[in-house]
Amino acid sequence: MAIEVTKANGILTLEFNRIERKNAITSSMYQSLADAINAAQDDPEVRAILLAGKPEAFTAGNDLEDFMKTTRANDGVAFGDRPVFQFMRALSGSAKPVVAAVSGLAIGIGTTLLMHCDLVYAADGTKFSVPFTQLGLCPEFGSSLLMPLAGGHARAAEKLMLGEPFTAQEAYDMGIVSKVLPAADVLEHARAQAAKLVALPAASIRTTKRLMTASRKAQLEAIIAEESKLFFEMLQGAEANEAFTAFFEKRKPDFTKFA
Ligand SMILES: C/C=C/C(=O)SCCNC(=O)CCNC(=O)[C@H](O)C(C)(C)COP(=O)(O)OP(=O)(O)OC[C@H]1O[C@@H](n2cnc3c(N)ncnc32)[C@H](O)[C@@H]1OP(=O)(O)O
Repeated sequence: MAIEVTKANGILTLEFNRIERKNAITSSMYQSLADAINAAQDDPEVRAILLAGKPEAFTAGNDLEDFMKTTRANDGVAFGDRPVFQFMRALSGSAKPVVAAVSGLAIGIGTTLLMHCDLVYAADGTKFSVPFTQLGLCPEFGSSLLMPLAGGHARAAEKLMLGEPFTAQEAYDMGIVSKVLPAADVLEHARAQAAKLVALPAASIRTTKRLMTASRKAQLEAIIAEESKLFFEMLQGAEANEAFTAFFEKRKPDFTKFA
């Protein structure tokens, strides 16, 4: 399975398992993640959720082939109902705490989803990137709000406007990551931190999380909706088509032909 789901000792572990594509996320993977996170909310056996990838890649972000298929699909599914948005709603709305263990690559939504987790542990060599403008797209999953809030406009602009990659240390400095660790220790540490959450009073954890996120909830929902609308419009644009085609043709995109 491209998303491995395991439940043990109060922790629901969701693991990306598509390493031949650097754990790029397809619609069916988003759906599996959304379903598992939603089901966990009513499952008394789950007291913490752990998101993890493989040492080589947490995830390379949305599968670009899947993006092209979605763009061309004339299936009548509203963008807000697509699996990627079901996943966004499930993760950002999770009342239960979410821990992430990040190694290798955290690209696109692989970085933006971290801003909806509670504890984020990253391997020191992890490459982070939100290359939306390089794909002819715009920020998603509330990152146009959350990244400037975390790191200030100027640092967020380097990431979101230039799409420049950044290190685990920079992600830590911006407050996107809780702690940077040697790669060999990340998963074990994340699991140990999740076990601490499991042992604490669940109602206290849930209430604390709700209080920490309540003041920005409405604003975040509004920005995710606006980003999503624009993102899907831009997915159908010529610039995105050029970026995706260039990626699969293993060449640099040429955006100079577009005004
Ligand atoms: C709503 C969500 C939005 C978003 O998440 S937007 C962000 C979308 N993601 C990307 O734009 C990243 C695209 N991928 C890359 O830039 C590179 O890859 C990496 C930097 C992640 C890794 O580079 P390297 O280590 O050189 O590996 P490789 O040879 O490029 O990748 C191995 C195989 O994995 C496929 N792959 C990697 N990422 C994706 C992806 N995102 N969608 C679909 N396929 C992907 C490649 O094509 C290739 O495949 P083959 O071995 O057949 O040549």
